[in-house]
Amino acid sequence: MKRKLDKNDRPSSAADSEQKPATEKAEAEFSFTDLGLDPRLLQAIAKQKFEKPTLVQRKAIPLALSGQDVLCKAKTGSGKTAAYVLPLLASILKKKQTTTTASTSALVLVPTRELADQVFKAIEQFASFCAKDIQAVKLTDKLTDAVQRSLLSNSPDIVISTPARAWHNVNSSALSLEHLVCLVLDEADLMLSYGYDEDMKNLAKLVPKGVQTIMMSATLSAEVDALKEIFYRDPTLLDLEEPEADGEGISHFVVKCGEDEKFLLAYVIFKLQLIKGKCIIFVADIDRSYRLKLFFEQFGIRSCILNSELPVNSRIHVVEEFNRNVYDIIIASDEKSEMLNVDPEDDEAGDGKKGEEKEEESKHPKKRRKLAKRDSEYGVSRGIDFKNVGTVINFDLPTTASSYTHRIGRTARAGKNGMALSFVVPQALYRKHMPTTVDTAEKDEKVLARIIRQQKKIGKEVKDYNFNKEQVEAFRYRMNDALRAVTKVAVREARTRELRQELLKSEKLKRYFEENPAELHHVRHDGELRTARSQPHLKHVPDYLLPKEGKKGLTSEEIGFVPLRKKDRSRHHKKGKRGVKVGGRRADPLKTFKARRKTK
Ligand SMILES: Nc1ncnc2c1ncn2[C@@H]1O[C@H](COP(=O)(O)OP(=O)(O)OP(=O)(O)O)[C@@H](O)[C@H]1O
Repeated sequence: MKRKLDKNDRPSSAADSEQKPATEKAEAEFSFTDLGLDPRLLQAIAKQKFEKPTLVQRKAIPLALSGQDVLCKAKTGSGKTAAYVLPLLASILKKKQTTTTASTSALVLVPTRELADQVFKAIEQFASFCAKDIQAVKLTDKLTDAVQRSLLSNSPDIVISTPARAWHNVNSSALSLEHLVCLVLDEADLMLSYGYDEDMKNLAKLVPKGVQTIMMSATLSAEVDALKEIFYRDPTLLDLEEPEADGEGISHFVVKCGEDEKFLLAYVIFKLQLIKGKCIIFVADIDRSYRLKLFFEQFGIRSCILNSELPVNSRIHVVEEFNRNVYDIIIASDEKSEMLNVDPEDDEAGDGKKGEEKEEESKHPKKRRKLAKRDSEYGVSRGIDFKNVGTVINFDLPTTASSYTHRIGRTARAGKNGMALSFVVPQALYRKHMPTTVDTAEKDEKVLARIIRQQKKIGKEVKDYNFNKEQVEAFRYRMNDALRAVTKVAVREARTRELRQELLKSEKLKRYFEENPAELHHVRHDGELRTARSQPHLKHVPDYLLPKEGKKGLTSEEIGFVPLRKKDRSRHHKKGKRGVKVGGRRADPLKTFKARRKTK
């Protein structure tokens, strides 16, 4: 029977006994030890410096350990990976106490290669104190069939794969599901829209009856229901919404601006370091990402590109290096996710937007076909664990509210704070500056209305960000100089050059990934593309453009400070002051920016 649980509910029957500790212990005291996990797993958890389980871990781990089917909806960055990996490892370790026969007990299906890589690494880390007892294999790298077959020939305990790869290997008898005990569908709501319908149906036919099924998702959608049907499952629903105090988690801001003003603001924000810390900038498409990179290059601002056209090794390496703090700015285009996303929220609102969006999609069959040429297993706004991202900038607003959720979910992960800043083009300004226009902006206002509704439902306010336009204007002529240099030809050349360079790097990466990881640090992805006319003078900001306080004033704490410390509610509540900073001046850094105009 299906049961629904939320933060306060308790499950009945079987899970009851498992849940007791969670409900009896005060949240602050609850530790990983209370989950009754194997000591070797507890050691690995301690090594990762996880102090206590997150809400989703507290709720899902006991249910999974009790063998129940679980469908878990919890927000982005809330620790869903560990919530299924830990019980998975615990049950394999338990099994190993009584049997030495090798068999594949768990299949973890993920929609993208990046995610497969990430989950594999998470498993490696959690299993670091019991590595001999746990064999995990990921199938998504571009390995030959022979290599995949040999990897699978030892019947690894856990196989991580995209559905397509998994089916390919099951179909060729390289992978056997006969002894499967647990099936995990991570980012479950994406599986079908990524075009894995047939693979899923095929796999479902061969998954033995009674296999425990765990589904993880940040959003619930009709696709998740479809998956339940495909696998004949009626799991216990854990619908977890963790309340956030004002100023905690993500602070949402929008700037309403003209199309060219986006470039102006981006220049001012990054050149004057109004935003400190790491940042992901989302743009509408691949060309746009090169345009912005070349534009930044004009001012000496370094950035990396992430898109579906780049080879997978480069993509994974960019994320790894970003997480090692080698780069501060990633310009990402998430065109696939954009095309495939539909808004369950909008549908709930009954405003018919879903149909409208579908119609829009069908109007652009060419776009879909174009997409097919790129990596069909790419996705950057979904599930990727970018660490310590202070700000997500929607340079181009996504086309759905659910895309917005996933994009901004790259910040404020693991209980930290972050900021989402979105540029929104009002209808009256759409197509008013043709060189910088982008089709998706036509609907910006509509999408913003949906985002506001969506955030309101979870008690979040989307605030306006009012730049002092007059003062920002002082930078316009420099912006125009830079924009003029970034011609269509320069963008096209940059795209081709980057692809060529990354393919070469990717080969290098492939060779070194396993043998010599230290060598990889010399491979960088934020080099200058130099396809646009160079204007060295733009790299400096003349003093007369700076605010009265000078550069020191711009980079001091009250400007551009995005707090990345973890939430500490008890402290906020007791003293209040620190909490005020989060929602007040500190979290609202750009407002303090005042540029002095040229006086002569
Ligand atoms: N108990 C914990 N304490 C501290 N950090 C944690 C804990 N659990 C997970 N994390 C960290 O939180 C980050 C986000 O975790 P994870 O990627 O599992 O989130 P998610 O819910 O799967 O996100 P998404 O919906 O975007 O896929 C990771 O860097 C992870 O190491």
